[in-house]
Amino acid sequence: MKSYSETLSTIYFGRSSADRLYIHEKISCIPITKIETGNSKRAFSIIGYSCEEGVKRNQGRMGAVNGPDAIRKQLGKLPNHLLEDVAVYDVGTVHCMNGDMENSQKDLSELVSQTLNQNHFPIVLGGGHDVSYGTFNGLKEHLSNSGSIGIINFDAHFDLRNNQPEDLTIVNNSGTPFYQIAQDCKQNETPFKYLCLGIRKDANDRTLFETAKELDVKYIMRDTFRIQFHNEINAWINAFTGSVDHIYVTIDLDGFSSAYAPGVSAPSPMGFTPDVVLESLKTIMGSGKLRALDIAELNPDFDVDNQTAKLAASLVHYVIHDLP
Ligand SMILES: N=CN[C@@H](CCC(=O)O)C(=O)O
Ligand SMILES: [Mn+2]
Ligand SMILES: [Mn+2]
Repeated sequence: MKSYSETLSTIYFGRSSADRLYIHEKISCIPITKIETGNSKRAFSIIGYSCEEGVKRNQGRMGAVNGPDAIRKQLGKLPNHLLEDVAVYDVGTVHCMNGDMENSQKDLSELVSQTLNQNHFPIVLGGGHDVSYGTFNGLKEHLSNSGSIGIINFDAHFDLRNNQPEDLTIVNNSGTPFYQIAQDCKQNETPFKYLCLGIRKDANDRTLFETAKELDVKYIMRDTFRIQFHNEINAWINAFTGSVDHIYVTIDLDGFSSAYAPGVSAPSPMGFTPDVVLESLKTIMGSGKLRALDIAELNPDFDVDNQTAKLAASLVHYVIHDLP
């Protein structure tokens, strides 16, 4: 792996206790290859994807490269309610070197797959949304054709920009990962199963809606993705999770209203709220099929009082505590 660093345990800090009351006292920073198979009932592995090249190529605002560490700093301070039979590791960060985003995605997929092979649940912290091409391929590699994978994306955007090689003006970037996955699925003759939650009409052009239709993408528009409609939303989610064998969840922080998530490249004043995301996550986790999670697009340069990093940290906290 060309661009990997171990995580320094000092990135996790906070109040100290004698009884692991805080997450920074619970997390072990150790490369995945050095972790011995323990007797934990469940293990989570945090992975950093420190890359803003996809955002740059997509004409966005720089800063996502510092996303993983900003989330780690907020996560360490949170209370730990986990029992001893749940382990939490941080297995390091993949860095994008010399703009080689494709190599970073490859390195990430390797790390995600190694993590899953150790029976750990990977939680990847981005980085631009190009992180998804790495996380998905890591899961795919690990599963090696044993069952279908459904992608659930919490996002204002489809990220289905067409990167066809004949159009050299569009290259792989933070807006193309799911189109790339769809093309791979087509080539491998596997189904492309993609559900987007929180899509904004004012953030996706007509061609993106057309691509979504062609690829049979399921989506719930932002107007409907509200807690008041939780019964309908849960029914959609259950129908989707029931149609696949494994689920990969990706959360793009720019889908949240900028009132909650100002620290992103492309903020959403009319975005969704955390309550509907938590409710949806609960339903997804209840399916028993969730295999991997990533959180994309944190840009600490535009954050206000670390609100967006804290939101991302709380999402990680929720999943590690509530995954059944
Ligand atoms: N990952 C982000 N993708 C969005 C960015 C939108 C924007 O820059 O306004 C997209 O390409 O659609
Ligand atoms: Mn987005
Ligand atoms: Mn996105």
